[in-house]
Amino acid sequence: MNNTATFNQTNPASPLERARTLDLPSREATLNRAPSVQQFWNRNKSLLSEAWKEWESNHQDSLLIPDTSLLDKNLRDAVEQAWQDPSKESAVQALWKEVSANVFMCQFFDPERLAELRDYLENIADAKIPMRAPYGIALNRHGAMLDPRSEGFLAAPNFQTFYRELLDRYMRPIARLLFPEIVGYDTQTFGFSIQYQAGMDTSLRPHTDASAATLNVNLNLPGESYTGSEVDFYDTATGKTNQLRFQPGVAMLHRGNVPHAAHPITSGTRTNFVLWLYGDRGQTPLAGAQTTLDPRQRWSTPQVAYDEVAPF
Ligand SMILES: O=C(O)CCC(=O)C(=O)O
Ligand SMILES: [Fe+2]
Repeated sequence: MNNTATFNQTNPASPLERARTLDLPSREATLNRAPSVQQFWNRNKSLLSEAWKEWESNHQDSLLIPDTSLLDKNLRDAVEQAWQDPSKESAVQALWKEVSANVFMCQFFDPERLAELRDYLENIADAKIPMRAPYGIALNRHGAMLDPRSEGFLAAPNFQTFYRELLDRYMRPIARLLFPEIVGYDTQTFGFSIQYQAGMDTSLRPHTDASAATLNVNLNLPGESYTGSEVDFYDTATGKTNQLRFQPGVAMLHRGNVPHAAHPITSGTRTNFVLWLYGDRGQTPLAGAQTTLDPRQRWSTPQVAYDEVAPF
């Protein structure tokens, strides 16, 4: 039997193959925020989503499905208990220590599980699917956009489920507990990852975030040391600067309006997830606003549509 016709037939390239051969906008065009850059990501949005789906399904036997078992057990247990019975939310609050005005610190990821999450992020980079680097303050070349509202975001479906859970089940109720004034300005989400490395992206000048609250979580492995890269938080009431260091898996949750800056990293790397909450169309709380909320309202998920406003 002659099967030549079948053999000669060329298979159309799959979304993953097509995504990998896209001609990316240059770094210069990206830094200049050229309109062609935004057009590139918008034009390829569904292709990239399909590529991430294909990649995830190709690797389903070896790839981590990230979930909240990666989190510190004390935090997870307290949060799960608060969802069951919001009157027990003080156990969550007790885990967060105020380290500067409107800045709270807590063990967030289980340091023993971080290697799995970092491996997963390595696999993401190795997927060779184009992603747009965060260009908020400076282009962070090893960073990724995490929220679906962002061009060139990390659209792997299992990652997206995890990301949503971190924001809805963890960040929002905790931020409402620590900062009651953000209620009403916490329905919309944003997120990105950053990596500092000497000779690459090294520091961040003083700034505030366009968020109501920011959850900044470190992903360094135990023993993966770095020097420099302290984060300063300014206490505007006292004029004092608090210089803080991230330990593996530790989170700092702060109001977006707290000025902060990252010192230059002098050796090693520091990797973090940065997650934001803010209101519809980018609104943030007015100064002095106060809200009293029933614990049951705090431990709930807003039933609103996500808008498409991307801070950067
Ligand atoms: O260096 C850090 O961890 C802070 C990052 C930050 O403030 C930002 O990306 O807006
Ligand atoms: Fe920031």
